[in-house]
Amino acid sequence: MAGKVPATVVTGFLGAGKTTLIRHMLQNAEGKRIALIINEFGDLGVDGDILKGCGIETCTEDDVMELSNGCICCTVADDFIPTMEKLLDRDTPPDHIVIETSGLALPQPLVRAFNWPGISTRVTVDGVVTVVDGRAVTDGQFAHSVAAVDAQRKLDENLDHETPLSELFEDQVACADMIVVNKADLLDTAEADGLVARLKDEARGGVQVVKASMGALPVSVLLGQGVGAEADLDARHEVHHHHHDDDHAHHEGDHHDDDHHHDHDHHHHHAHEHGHDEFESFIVTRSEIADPAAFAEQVADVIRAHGILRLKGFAAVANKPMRLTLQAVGPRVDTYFDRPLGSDPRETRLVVIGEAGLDRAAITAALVA
Ligand SMILES: Nc1nc2c(ncn2[C@@H]2O[C@H](COP(=O)(O)OP(=O)(O)OP(=O)(O)O)[C@@H](O)[C@H]2O)c(=O)[nH]1
Repeated sequence: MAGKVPATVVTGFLGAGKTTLIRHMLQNAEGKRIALIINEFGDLGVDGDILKGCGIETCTEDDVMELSNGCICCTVADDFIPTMEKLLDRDTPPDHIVIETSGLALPQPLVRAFNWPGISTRVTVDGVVTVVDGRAVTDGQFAHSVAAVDAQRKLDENLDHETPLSELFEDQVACADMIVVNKADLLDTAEADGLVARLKDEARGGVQVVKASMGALPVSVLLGQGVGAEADLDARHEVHHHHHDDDHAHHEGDHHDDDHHHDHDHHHHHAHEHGHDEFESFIVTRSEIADPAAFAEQVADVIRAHGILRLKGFAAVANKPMRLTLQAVGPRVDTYFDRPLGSDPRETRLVVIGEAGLDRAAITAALVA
């Protein structure tokens, strides 16, 4: 994957909190240059305006690109690929690309588009993040305003209007590498934990499910999953069959011309900012390790036992002059030797990131063992 620009796909129903999450991410980008592509479908460019007008210094208008309209699979060649190429051809290409999908466009066709010649050697899908309205899903509704979602669906004649929302939801869950149970502030602990457990069960193995309020997640948790989802589409099955056939491939999208509005409250972004109190990180230092493979297994066990989201750092390996880099996303642990240790101390330093309440003592003990 070296050399490819990573792209994160953010999906989720209308009102789940995608825009809120992305806004928070741009405001807390930790120095990463993030470009944003928005595929607003049947929407009037509201999200784009919100994000362009966000006043975030690191995010200029140029960093926000909108796909004209219509469904990704219809417009891939005319719109999505050229937009991506424009971003990649810049003198200083972005460190990371984030794509906000319209709530009803399934993520699978977008992920598939990354296999197109022209971009497949230059970008990769770092991960698919599915944002879920925790309150609505707990209430069995999938979206806070089912009427608004239905109205959005009707704006697009290409969409089949019959598929129950529950199936679209299943598709979004099936494609996810990370599921964000958003609006945790509207859930009590038992509800939140219950939904997390249920989604872990429904999702593919190894998918991370995290709680958030106002989409406040550290960039270090959201980005850098390193999945390469475009190579792994078969695992992300579409439960139902998507709306249209090939002769719609160049649909004009003229149904967007008139003044369709839907009633979700884009303009009511709350003024208060949430911090990252729900997440924590700490560093574990230990002596050199004996064997990279065995240590990777040890780390994977600790991650599983304690629900750690990310773990990364460097290790010194007995009798090796090179430094070992270790990166784990959930229990997937990657290691490689990156450079000579030189005069660095022969020790191992690991950063552990997870939801608040990690048992630091037990984790530390297990990692230094
Ligand atoms: N209480 C609460 N409200 C939230 C949270 N996250 C988002 N909201 C509100 O929910 C509404 C919808 O949020 P958006 O971020 O616009 O949702 P979206 O998924 O981008 O929706 P579309 O762009 O319309 O598809 C806004 O009014 C947000 O302020 C949350 O964690 N808790």
